[in-house]
Amino acid sequence: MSGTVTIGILALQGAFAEHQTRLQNLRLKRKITTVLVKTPEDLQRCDALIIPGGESTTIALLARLSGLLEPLKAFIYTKPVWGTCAGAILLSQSVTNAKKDGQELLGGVSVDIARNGWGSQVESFEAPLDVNGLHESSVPFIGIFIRAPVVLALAPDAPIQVIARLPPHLLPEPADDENDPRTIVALRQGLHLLTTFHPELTPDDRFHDYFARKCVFTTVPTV
Ligand SMILES: NC(=O)CC[C@H](N)C(=O)O
Repeated sequence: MSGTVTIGILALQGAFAEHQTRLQNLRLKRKITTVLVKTPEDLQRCDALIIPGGESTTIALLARLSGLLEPLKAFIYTKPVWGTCAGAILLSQSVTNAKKDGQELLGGVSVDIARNGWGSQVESFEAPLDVNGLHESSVPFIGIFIRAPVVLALAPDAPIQVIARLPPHLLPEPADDENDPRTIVALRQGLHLLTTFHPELTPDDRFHDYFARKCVFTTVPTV
């Protein structure tokens, strides 16, 4: 179909089916085709990609075994990619709290992120978020955080736009400073979007629409 973009969802492990459902709901208003990506050939068909939540070390291992690791790194270099939760870890430049055997990253976003940054006492929670740039932005988006990572630091001078934060009193070690990087739960850098929570688990398509509008349709030529 003319003007249609193909958004892939990395489908090795984790919540990929839920992302596909959200994107399929958007098809009435946006010209989107979805592909579940399991091989380098699947990836080649994509104009943009979502890396879902799940378990970041498992996803990286399966990506290596299926020959996707290097193609993914090359893809991220030039195309829009959105990482949610484990996907956000994989998109980060560096990770604190990696598993003992290390953590393979894809990079693309200039942040240091802590795996399981909420610790054991608050592993999962929900919080209403004000998201800059979302449609109907007066209606909070419910963020579902499941063993979520925490952004620890942004690289100085990286062109990062913060689009949602938690209030500092909700942090694992509560802070007063509302600019504390650990409050950041959604950000954009160039073509990339990173969310530490799971927008695909909420019956609200606005975050998927945001990715389509801000990262995909603005950058992918649709002829
Ligand atoms: N919900 C998630 O994606 C959790 C991420 C997981 N804690 C990891 O390290 O990969």
